[in-house]
Amino acid sequence: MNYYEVNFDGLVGPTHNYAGLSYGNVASKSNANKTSNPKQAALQGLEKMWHLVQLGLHQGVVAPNARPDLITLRACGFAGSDSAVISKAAKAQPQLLKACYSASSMWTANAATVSPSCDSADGKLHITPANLNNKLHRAIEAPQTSQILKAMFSDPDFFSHHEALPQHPLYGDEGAANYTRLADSYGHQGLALFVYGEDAHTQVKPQLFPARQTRQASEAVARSHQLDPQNTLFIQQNPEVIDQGVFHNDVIAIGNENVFLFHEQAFYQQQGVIEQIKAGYQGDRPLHLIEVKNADISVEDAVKSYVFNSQLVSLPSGGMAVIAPGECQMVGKVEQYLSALCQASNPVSEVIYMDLKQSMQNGGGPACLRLRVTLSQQELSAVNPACLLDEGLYHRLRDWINTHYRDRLSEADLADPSLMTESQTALDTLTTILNLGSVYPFQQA
Ligand SMILES: NCCC[C@H](NC(=O)CCC(=O)O)C(=O)O
Repeated sequence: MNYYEVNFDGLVGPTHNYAGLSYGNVASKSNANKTSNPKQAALQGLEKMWHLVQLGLHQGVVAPNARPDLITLRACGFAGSDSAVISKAAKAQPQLLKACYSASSMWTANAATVSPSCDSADGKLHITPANLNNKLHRAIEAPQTSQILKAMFSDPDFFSHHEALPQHPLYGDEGAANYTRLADSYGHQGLALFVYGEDAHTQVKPQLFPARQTRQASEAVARSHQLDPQNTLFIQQNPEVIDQGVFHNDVIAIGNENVFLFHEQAFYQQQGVIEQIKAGYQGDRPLHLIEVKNADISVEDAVKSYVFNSQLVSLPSGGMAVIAPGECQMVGKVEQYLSALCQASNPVSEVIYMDLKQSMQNGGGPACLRLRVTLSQQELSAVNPACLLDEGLYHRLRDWINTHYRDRLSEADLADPSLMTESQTALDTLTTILNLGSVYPFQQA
C-alpha cells in the first residue's frame, strides 16, 4: 500500500497580529506592536500550500481557532454581552485581550503530535493535541484545535484522538515541533525522536529562556501512542541554544525519511545522540546524518534565517526539496550552505524559497505552519476530503480571504468589537467550505 506524508497547514486567522507574547522567541519580541497584515499573512500561507500541491504532494488545511477567545475572557471575570466583555478587557487587561486575540493556532506544528499507524502497536494513527502550557495565548488553543482535528480525522477505525496532557509545567508539550521521525520510507516503522528542553529529574536546563517541552510530556505522548520503546528516543535539546532563541527543536533540526539535518550545537551531549540515532535507525536505505557546523551557519544566523525551520519534502519524482523561508536569501552564508547542500551527495535536490514574512515576524517559518501526518492510501481516503487542497479549494480560500480579511491590524483595533463580528462571520463561512460542522464555540451558543 502507498503511504504519503501530508502537510496540514494552519490557515492564518483573521486576527493575526504582533503582540510580543512569546518570551524566548526572538522575532515575536522584536516585532511586538508592529502593524500586521492578516490578509497578506493568510495569502502567503495559502501560496505555500498551493506550491506543495503543484509539486505533486497531498496538502491539507487546518481551520484557525476562533478569536477572540470569549470563553477565556469570561473565565477571567469579564461579563455582559460579547461586546461588553471585549471593551472591559481592553481597558482593564489589555495583555489578556491580546492573548485571547492571538492567531497563534496557525502554527500547526504545535497543534499536536501525530504518530502514524505503522509506528503504533494497535495499528492506528494517534493524535495528541499539545497543551502549549508555557504561554497563555497558546495554552488556550487545545480545546478548539482538538475539535477541529476530530472533524478532519473522524473515522475511529483509523484515527485515535487523545486528550491534551495535564495543564501543568511538568507536562509542557509543544507538539510536533519537537518530534521527528526517521524511516526508510513513509510506510515503514520509523525511529521516533522526541526532543525535550527540560527533564524534571535533572538540573540541565536553560538559564534565560524557558524550556517549553519536558521529557515527562514526551514520554507520556509516546506511551499513549503505543510506540515501541525500541524505536523511540528521548533527546535533550542543548540548553545553551534555547537561551539563544531556539525555543522549539524545529528551529535547529529537521528530519525527513532517511535524512536528518541538524546544527552541531542542537543537542545536549550531541556525540552520544548521534550514536543513539545511528544504532536505532533500522532502514535499508542509508541514513544521511548531516551536521551543520557553526563555521558554516552560526546559531545566531540559524535563528535569524530560520533555515532549519524549512520543510524537507520528498518529491514524487525522487529526491527531496527544501522549502525555505525567503529570509535565508538575506543571510549569505545560509544561502550558500543550501545551494551546496543540493550539490552534495545526499537526497536533497532543490531549494524553494517562500515569502512567509508575516508569519516569520512572529517566529513561525515554513515548518511551524504545518503538521505532518503520514497516511496510508486507505487512511487518506478517510480524511475529511473538504480539508484537502485542490485547485477549487485554493481559489475558494483565496476569495474567502480577500472578502473577509483586513489588510492592517494594530493593538488599538483589538478593542473594537467589530473585529470579533467580522472574524466570526468569516469563520462561520469557513466551516461550510471545509465541511467541519459547528466546531466553534460561537456556533454552539
Ligand atoms: N512554531 C512557531 C511558533 C511561534 C509562536 N509565536 C507566537 O506565539 C507569537 C505571538 C505574538 O507575539 O503575537 C510561539 O512562540 O509559539
